[in-house]
Amino acid sequence: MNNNPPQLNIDISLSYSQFNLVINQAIPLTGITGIFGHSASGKSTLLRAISGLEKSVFGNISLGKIKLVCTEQKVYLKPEARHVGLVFQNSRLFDHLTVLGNLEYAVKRCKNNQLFIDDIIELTKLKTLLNNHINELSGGQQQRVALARAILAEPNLLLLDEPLSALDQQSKTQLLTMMLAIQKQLNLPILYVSHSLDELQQVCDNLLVMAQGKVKEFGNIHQVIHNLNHQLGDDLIAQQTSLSLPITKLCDGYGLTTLTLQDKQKIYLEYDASFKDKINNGELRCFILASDVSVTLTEPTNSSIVNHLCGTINAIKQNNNKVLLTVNCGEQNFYVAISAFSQQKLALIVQQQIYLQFKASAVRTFIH
Ligand SMILES: Nc1ncnc2c1ncn2[C@@H]1O[C@H](COP(=O)(O)OP(=O)(O)OP(=O)(O)O)[C@@H](O)[C@H]1O
Repeated sequence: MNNNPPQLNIDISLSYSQFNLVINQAIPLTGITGIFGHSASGKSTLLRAISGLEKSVFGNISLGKIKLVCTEQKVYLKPEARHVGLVFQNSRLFDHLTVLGNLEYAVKRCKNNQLFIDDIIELTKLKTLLNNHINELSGGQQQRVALARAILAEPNLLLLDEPLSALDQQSKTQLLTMMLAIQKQLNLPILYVSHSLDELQQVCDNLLVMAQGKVKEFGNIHQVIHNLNHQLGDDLIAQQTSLSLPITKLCDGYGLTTLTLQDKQKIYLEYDASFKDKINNGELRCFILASDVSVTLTEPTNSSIVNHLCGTINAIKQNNNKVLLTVNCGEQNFYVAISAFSQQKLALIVQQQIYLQFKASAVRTFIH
């Protein structure tokens, strides 16, 4: 029996006068997949191709067993036949209808009707707004209506194109939390385009990175971010260690939270009350900038710096006067940016055992 999740299989090309999109990628239809890349790398074009808004696509797109596009067999499903939901930055809602009217419209057009409108209203926290007209809503509230409307159409895949970019921080956090809840409760796969690595790290399982119309990286989000650490001359991300770690202690008597690595070493960070909402399967996501970590040859027991981890240097990569160390602590790689001067002074070499140190405040979580 095949237990692999169904996939979105994309093997397409598309040409504009000054831009070519060439994608050959299978994406598992589970969890949330982030789509990330510089401006004009083709992220929105890819979503439009999947949703059926790009007519000039050549090749194949299949969603599980359903062929959405197959040029050879002259298959090109209309957007409404694809069972793919799409929410944009400025989703168009019906201004002449109330919130409830907009939602009921989506229900009426849906043939399955397995979802209960009340459940979706609850999930998207729209109960108190049902009788409001669209022009009486804030941007964040409108995006929640757009999300609810898209879900009520009972799609097999939900595409989100920068849905948070016009919102303030509080609305962003609320929508991200909602996105996670929707994905889990409805078991609905989501592709989520964003410019913000912060947002993507908070919710995505996998990450697809695009550059000039092609897929540059795809895989587990932490792994992809670590791969990007090595891509010199590309300012897409700040070099960092990206982590999902189990919480051993939420808050000790000193206001610190303890996370544990696979090899049982501990990481301490400053406790924040919002962690309770951010724990996912008992794990907290965090990142440590490579520039916030330093190296010592002996264990720094007399330091005020709370985090010191023992590890082995896996790789040393020099770029002019800067050096990026990859340091293995059990199963986990950590990334450390030091000067070439310090590397020479400490005579660091691959396979050497060293200690990493970083403050609790250097362990950052996402949007607060
Ligand atoms: N209808 C079109 N006709 C011609 N060129 C287009 C059309 N739509 C998009 N493009 C070009 O395709 C390229 C990719 O655009 P796209 O909107 O997919 O990028 P993006 O990665 O989503 O960018 P951003 O992050 O800025 O939204 C750009 O160079 C854009 O100018």
